[in-house]
Amino acid sequence: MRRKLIAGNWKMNGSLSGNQALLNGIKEEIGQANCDVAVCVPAPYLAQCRDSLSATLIGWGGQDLSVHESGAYTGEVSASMLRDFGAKYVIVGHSERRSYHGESDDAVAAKTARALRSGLVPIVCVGELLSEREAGQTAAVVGRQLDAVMAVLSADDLANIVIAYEPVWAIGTGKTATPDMAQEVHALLRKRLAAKSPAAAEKVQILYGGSMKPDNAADLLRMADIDGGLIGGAALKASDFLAIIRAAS
Ligand SMILES: O=C[C@H](O)COP(=O)(O)O
Repeated sequence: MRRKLIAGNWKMNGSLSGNQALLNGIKEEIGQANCDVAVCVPAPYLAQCRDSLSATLIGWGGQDLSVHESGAYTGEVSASMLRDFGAKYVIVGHSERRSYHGESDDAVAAKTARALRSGLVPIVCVGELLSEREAGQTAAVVGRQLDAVMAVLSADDLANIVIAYEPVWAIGTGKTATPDMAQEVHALLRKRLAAKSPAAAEKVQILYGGSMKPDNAADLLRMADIDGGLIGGAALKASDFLAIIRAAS
């Protein structure tokens, strides 16, 4: 049975003092969570997470990485820099990166491979736009996004990624995919993984992201192929994030 993972994506939110209050609130109340927990934070706050979370079971990670290892790439953050600060995870191909920064499927695939080479666990995001869902293209879109990643990974590497299904129309909108809608896509993604590697399909955690909140988390997390959540807004409030962790535990 796959262990669940609850990962917070703080996006471009936070301050040293606000983060500390949030991290303290999570640490004080988390108790014995029976699931994996992580926060993916803006790069300037990685040191704060390392200092605050090292003695806990809570992991931390970045929200993007450069496809390059080092060099004249102003503004970029490399995988090894994330590792320097103890990051375990990195989000790759979030829809906000795909839409605002023009990240292609191939770029997402290359970043995924780069993350794995550096010992990071990439949380690879896939998901359809509302117009694509309404046109009946959900399976084709997420299939295409996942295929691009699978094309550059060995079966062994594939087993070491995390996937996040995030329907773009559900992100930050308060509109959540119903558990059945999400399960349908998760099952489809797992079937696609299985075509390349049954072992990877069995192992890979497939998270749901898109307005997951304390009041809908339990229903989503009890579906067979939903192995956790990538949480945006609700990860910014300790009590909400903890409630989702409890639902996963
Ligand atoms: O990465 C997280 C997702 O974009 C979900 O964000 P949200 O929980 O605010 O809808």
